[in-house]
Amino acid sequence: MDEIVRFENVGLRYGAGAETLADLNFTLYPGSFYFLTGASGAGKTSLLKLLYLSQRPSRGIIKLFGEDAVTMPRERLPGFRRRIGVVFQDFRLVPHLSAFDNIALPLRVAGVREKDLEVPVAEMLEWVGLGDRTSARPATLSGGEQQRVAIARAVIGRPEILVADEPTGNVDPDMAIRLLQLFEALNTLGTTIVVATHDIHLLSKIPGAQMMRLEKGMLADPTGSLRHPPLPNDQQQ
Ligand SMILES: Nc1ncnc2c1ncn2[C@@H]1O[C@H](COP(=O)(O)OP(=O)(O)OP(=O)(O)O)[C@@H](O)[C@H]1O
Repeated sequence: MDEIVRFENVGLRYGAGAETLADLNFTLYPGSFYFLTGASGAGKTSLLKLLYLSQRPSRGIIKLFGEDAVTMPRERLPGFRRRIGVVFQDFRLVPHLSAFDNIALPLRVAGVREKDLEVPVAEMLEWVGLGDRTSARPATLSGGEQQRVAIARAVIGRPEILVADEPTGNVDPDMAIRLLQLFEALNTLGTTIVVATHDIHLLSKIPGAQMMRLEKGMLADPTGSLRHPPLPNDQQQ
């Protein structure tokens, strides 16, 4: 497959107001790493929702894995969503499940046997620095710890696309880099990564990444094409 996502003239309008997203035209390629940047309110979360199929556009065409995601029958959506890992801005952990069970969820849904999930889940807990919080429920974890559980849950099933909305917003700079390294490792295994972030400093940490910048609901590059991020020196201001 030479493309994994294609948006053609996509617009999104909530209710009767002006369009929140307008004239989006872009293609994402398998195995690439993308940052989505833009000021608060520019429409990053809205664009990600279109990508992980929790929101339908008001106009345009969205192709995902080579198929038309807009006209797809509803009963096929869950199968498609399973191919996409999502780190939500508000985490959305299951409150009555432990950190371990939250992370194990995608594997259990995929039918992985109990004896086969212990090791990968424990390894993932270690990787995100929560090896000693295995049994903790979300309410007893800090915001940053919950964020790390949410990331571990999104990546453990090795999704074909990983969509992450401000995934480092609640962690310190060292942990932010560590989490980006986790995304990079997943990317090396072939997952297409889309990370929405305000944090311009993160962009230089993944030299091969490409950048999409939203301005008031439109991709800032007039051609709508993806651009490489500026060189690290340009980001110092
Ligand atoms: N469900 C909704 N109903 C109506 N308006 C919405 C809805 N969701 C988002 N909006 C509006 O759409 C615009 C873009 O919001 P969005 O959350 O996509 O921006 P963002 O770039 O992700 O912002 P932030 O960085 O603050 O998360 C905002 O003006 C917001 O108020």
